[in-house]
Amino acid sequence: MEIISSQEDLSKVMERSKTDINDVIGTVQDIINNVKLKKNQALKEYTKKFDKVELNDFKVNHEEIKEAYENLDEKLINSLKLAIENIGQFHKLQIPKEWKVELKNGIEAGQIIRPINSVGCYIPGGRAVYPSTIIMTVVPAKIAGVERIVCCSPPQKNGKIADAILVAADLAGSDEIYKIGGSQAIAALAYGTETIKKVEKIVGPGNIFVTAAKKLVYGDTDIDFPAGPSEVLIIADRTANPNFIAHDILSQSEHDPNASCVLVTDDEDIAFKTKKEVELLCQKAERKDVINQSLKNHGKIILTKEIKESIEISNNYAPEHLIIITKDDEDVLKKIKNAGSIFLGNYSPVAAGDYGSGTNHVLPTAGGAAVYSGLSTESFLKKPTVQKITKEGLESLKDIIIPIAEYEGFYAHSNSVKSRLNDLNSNE
Ligand SMILES: NC(=O)c1ccc[n+]([C@@H]2O[C@H](COP(=O)([O-])OP(=O)(O)OC[C@H]3O[C@@H](n4cnc5c(N)ncnc54)[C@H](O)[C@@H]3O)[C@@H](O)[C@H]2O)c1
Ligand SMILES: N[C@H](CO)Cc1c[nH]c[nH+]1
Ligand SMILES: [Zn+2]
Repeated sequence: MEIISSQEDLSKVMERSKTDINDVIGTVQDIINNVKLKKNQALKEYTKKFDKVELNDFKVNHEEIKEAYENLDEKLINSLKLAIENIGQFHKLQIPKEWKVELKNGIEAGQIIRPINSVGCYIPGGRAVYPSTIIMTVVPAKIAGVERIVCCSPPQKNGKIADAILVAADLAGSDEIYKIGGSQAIAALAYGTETIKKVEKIVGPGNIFVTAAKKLVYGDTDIDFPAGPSEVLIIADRTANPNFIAHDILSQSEHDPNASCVLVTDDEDIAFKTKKEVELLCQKAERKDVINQSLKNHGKIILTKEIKESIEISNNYAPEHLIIITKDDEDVLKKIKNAGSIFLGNYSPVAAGDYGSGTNHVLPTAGGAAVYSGLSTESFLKKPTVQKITKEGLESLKDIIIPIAEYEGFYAHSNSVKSRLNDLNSNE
């Protein structure tokens, strides 16, 4: 990892993988157009091309789910159950309240909560399998009360979806699972095919092809937000442990060659020690190729003059995951404006949020944290407003509604009030 001073041009660091999406947008649009046109036939062709398997039937059946349970280690099933429990506990607390108040005499207003009817959860499956992502998407959808929860994930070389994904989907309460990945899965969920009925909203993470596809179908269907290649930014001072930081850097870089990992520190010693630790860990890492590519392209250590500057850089970067390891992490937290999910202190690795402390791991990337929050129970809910007004209440509103409506030239609006107050002829 290169160490650069905060005085240098940081635009390349800020950019991370954004440009890569633009590189694939043409290819992805072609895939979407083809799926719209040729439906299942296009899915078959792309599955053969990208996942290297020939499938005639994309839907996972009960027999396959039963087999997955039989194949899976009891210990792993138990871990999935524990994760579902913690994630369920956290996400139940995110259910917004229904409420109503009397705003003025005779004017009662409030909000009610209703679930989205159908959602598609994209579960990545290219470079790794993600049973954890099934839990992160299906559990909040279920808690929100979504009626039809559809999951799509790329098939493995044997034409199946990994056992742990099927078991996690079943335990979490998914209704349908399809063996389709990449942009073609997003297109199928957005526009429907002979086999898959279209959904109202698509959520879940994926590589640049998946993220580009979600951006392109947005408008025809709703999406959560761009949740692309993983990122971590660490704000550290001299109290941080360079070995822990290095492990966190590797843990996000191992997802994807496009993953981005940035350490921002005001301590030169921490910068050099972390660089060394990363180099040592890389040598014996399992997913060496991916990690090396990711760190070469998007791995940086930025040396700042003071913590204030580290915070400013982090706020501009708006990372997916932010780790704060400083003498007073709560004080730094107060100054954080943009981050998907925040981890405080030496003992809060991103892996805790990735798998089962309770928070969601589907988070905005590429600067999206400046405007989006991560996936939550609210992502699957709508909040219609409701009002009930008495004749007296309406009387008290007439001096607001009538003049403004008539200024806008909307006399039917104005008359809808006047007629109720037996005032229709007053201006005529
Ligand atoms: N931000 C988040 O919340 C979050 C959470 C988990 C994972 N992730 C990210 O999800 C991603 C998972 O990526 P992955 O690749 O392992 O799985 P994936 O399922 O996202 O992508 C695999 C699919 O990509 C398509 N594809 C591959 N090469 C292609 C090409 N040349 N042209 C068109 N399509 C192509 C194929 O259809 C393949 O099935 C990683 O980037 C990881 O960092 C993000
Ligand atoms: N770190 C990923 C989000 O960027 C989530 C994940 C799933 N499995 C492991 N990690
Ligand atoms: Zn991760």
